[in-house]
Amino acid sequence: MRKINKIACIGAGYVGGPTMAVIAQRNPNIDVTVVDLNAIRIAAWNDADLTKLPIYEPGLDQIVAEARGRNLFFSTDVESAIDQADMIFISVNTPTKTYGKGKGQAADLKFIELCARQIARVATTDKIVVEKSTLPVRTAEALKSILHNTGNNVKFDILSNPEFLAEGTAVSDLQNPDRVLIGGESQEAIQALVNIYATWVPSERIITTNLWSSELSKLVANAFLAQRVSSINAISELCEVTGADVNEVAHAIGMDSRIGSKFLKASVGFGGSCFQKDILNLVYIAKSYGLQEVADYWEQVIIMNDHQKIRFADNIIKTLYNTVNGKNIAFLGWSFKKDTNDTRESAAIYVADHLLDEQATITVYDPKVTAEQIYADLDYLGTRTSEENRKLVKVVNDPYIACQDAHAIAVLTEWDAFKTYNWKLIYENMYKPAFVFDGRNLLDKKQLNEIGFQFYSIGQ
Ligand SMILES: NC(=O)C1=CN([C@@H]2O[C@H](COP(=O)(O)OP(=O)(O)OC[C@H]3O[C@@H](n4cnc5c(N)ncnc54)[C@H](O)[C@@H]3O)[C@@H](O)[C@H]2O)C=CC1
Ligand SMILES: O=C(O)[C@H]1O[C@H](OP(=O)(O)OP(=O)(O)OC[C@H]2O[C@@H](n3ccc(=O)[nH]c3=O)[C@H](O)[C@@H]2O)[C@H](O)[C@@H](O)[C@@H]1O
Repeated sequence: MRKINKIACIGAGYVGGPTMAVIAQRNPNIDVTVVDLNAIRIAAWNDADLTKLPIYEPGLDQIVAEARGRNLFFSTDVESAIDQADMIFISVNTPTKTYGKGKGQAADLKFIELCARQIARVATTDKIVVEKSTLPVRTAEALKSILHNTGNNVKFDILSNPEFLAEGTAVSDLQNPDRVLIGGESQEAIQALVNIYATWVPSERIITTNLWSSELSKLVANAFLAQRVSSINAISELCEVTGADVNEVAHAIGMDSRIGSKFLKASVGFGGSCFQKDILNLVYIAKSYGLQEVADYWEQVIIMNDHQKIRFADNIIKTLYNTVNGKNIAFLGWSFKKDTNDTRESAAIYVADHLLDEQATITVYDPKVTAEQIYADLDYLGTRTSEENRKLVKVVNDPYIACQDAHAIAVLTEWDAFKTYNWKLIYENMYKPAFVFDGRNLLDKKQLNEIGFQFYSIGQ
């Protein structure tokens, strides 16, 4: 049996950090070193003050406190971690390509290729290389080719072990996964990884498949999840014109055990770093095999999601008497979902952009997202200059100040704390009529109507 004493993980991000923290916690006899090129990120992972960890995830600080320095290490020394490891996880980012062939759809695999070349160059002993990043189906073939053709004649076994954690619940998803998926060719390598997970995951939840099924299953899982959100969001628009209530419809259909109740919450649109990127990638793969109908089918999930974000912003404009010029809109929430500081592809960014186009001003409050990040998100769109974004968008660290003198409030993230605010006080300090556009169906419509708000929620 192949014994794993040392693990390296390349990429200390939202996946690499929490995943390796839990593997280290559950396998105290294995040394786990997480490496990254980003020295600031590594310094934050090593910060004695656990509130400074680069990623906010409930419960993560305790696990890091338990394992860090014992058998969990964070470092910028990528080469020595590779050299010493028996097993190397690749957990680097795989964003949508922004240039060249496949621009806007295909996954950009430049970071993956760099990792493979670096592993091949540095490795002097046999390694198991694990794809943890989400990758197009058949990427392992490219990895194999690079590793075997440029390596130092050592043996590389490649496994696919996609990660299914969701942000905001990463720790509980890792501690209690629905399943762990491992694809590979070498039974010995597969078993070595099974053994690591088996220290806490029941064996019936550890599935093994061939490489390609594993790689593809990850894209398909995200596509199915996002499809459910787009499906209920499509129905939300129909609800709004027919008098049906999307929450009631979701409840009614979700009681059918064949449909199930999860992932049926209508919203301003899904965000996050993966749903859009992974579906676009699936669309690109289907197209590259000439499967146009398959590509068109999945592309609709994205088209519907874009429509939902713009529809929400347009509804604000229409309701505010067809103009938001010079009006201040308070944004409650900027992250793409609650309990995370991640803002990648957050619906808030696109709603803000649309309202700014109509010359509104915006004041944002989010309990976990920094002003720097919010401006970086807007600047990245490139619609306005950095100076304009700073002039038109204010970021405050108090929700009551965010709503003061606002014409309308847009709820973009479902942070639980928003429910407990003194809404009467907020109402008193706003322009009248005071509007709330609840993009998350979070707040109590009846209560807010009684206070005097004009209240709009998705699909009601
Ligand atoms: N964010 C999430 O919730 C999930 C993400 N995934 C997948 O996991 C992968 C990683 O995602 P995140 O952790 O969110 O990305 P991230 O951007 O937070 O972290 C990736 C890290 O890799 C580092 N990196 C890139 N190239 C490197 C290199 N050559 N050497 C050393 N470090 C390098 C970057 O500096 C960055 O810190 C992606 O493929 C994503 O699709 C999968 C499941 C969940
Ligand atoms: O590959 C990934 O990155 C991950 O993508 C998602 O996780 P994540 O994006 O972190 O968060 P989700 O809980 O899936 O939410 C995604 C978006 O959909 C929205 N959503 C979700 C559920 C719902 O019913 N309605 C809805 O609008 C959320 O608010 C959020 O904006 C998947 O749930 C994970 O299994 C997967 O590992």
